[in-house]
Amino acid sequence: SSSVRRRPAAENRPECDMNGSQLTELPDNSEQLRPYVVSLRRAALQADDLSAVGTFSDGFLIRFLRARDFDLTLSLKLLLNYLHWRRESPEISTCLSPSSVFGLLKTSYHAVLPQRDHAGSRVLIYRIGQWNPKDWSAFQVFRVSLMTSEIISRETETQRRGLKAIFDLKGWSLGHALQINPSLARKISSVLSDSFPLKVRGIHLVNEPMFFRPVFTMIRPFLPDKIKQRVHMHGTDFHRTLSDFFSPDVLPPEYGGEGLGIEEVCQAWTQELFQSENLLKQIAAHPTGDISTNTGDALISEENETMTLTEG
Ligand SMILES: Cc1c(C)c2c(c(C)c1O)CC[C@@](C)(CCC[C@H](C)CCC[C@H](C)CCCC(C)C)O2
Repeated sequence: SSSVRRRPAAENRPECDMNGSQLTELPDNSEQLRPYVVSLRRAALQADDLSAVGTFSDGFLIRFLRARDFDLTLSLKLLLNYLHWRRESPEISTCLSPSSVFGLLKTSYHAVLPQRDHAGSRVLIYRIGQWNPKDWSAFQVFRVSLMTSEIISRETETQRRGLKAIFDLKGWSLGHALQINPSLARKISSVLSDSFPLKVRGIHLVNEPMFFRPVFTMIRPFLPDKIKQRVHMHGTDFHRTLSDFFSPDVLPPEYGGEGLGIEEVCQAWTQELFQSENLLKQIAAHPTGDISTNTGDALISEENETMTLTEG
């Protein structure tokens, strides 16, 4: 009989025959996703008293559903944490203009690699040594990550397969360490665990010096076990161990791969950020609504071609 409950894990889902990993493969405009979007919107409007400031667009809600495999309770929690994090971190989230950190981007501090890894994850590189802590505050540096995260979290494939980040800590100094206070460490662990709609599939530290340990000790206790297990420390002999996680065609030669050089990929991503400048400004102003301008449309959805709007 239909009253037999065969899938207790699906408790927080509307009546449906599909599980989270099947649902995530469907395109955004799919009929089967409607009930989830509707339920999450209703719950979010009820739970968030400040939500009157705007509406929750479908695209916005779907990011949270995909990030939590369509579990409504967990998706709602993530959504509320995200709104809370943004409000608590105005120094980072109110200005999302790449121009405001151009000098930092110019030093080839950061790149999103042109290729996804074998599992379809986005691969990000941060070269901390390029950050001069005398010139740039930790908030400004954090802002770079938030801009990139907002952009890539609009990609359907990234919503499904998440991201992996490589932190090159060569050049880590006391000046850097002094910028990471407990409050900032909390903000870092929050976005990594349950305050941003992106699946963190791996954190790889390379060239980390001994005195990076105290900083990681501040961040670690707030991370859930699942994320802790995904943090890998490679040290200076990283070429060999990093290749256990990434195939050579993905990584730049500086990181043991055969892809484009690090300078080149950093410049390309900086360009990408600047092309998304208008989009980023609108995200900062209306984080819960998606904007359909022509700029950056290719980034927003990889399934635009398959979208058919039926009217009347
Ligand atoms: C959504 C999202 C955001 C927003 C994000 C990261 C990831 C993986 C995300 O998914 C990683 C970087 C971070 C946390 C910004 C970090 C900014 C600080 C100032 C960098 C300082 C250097 C860190 C002490 C290096 C180690 C950090 C790892 C243990 C994560 O921003």
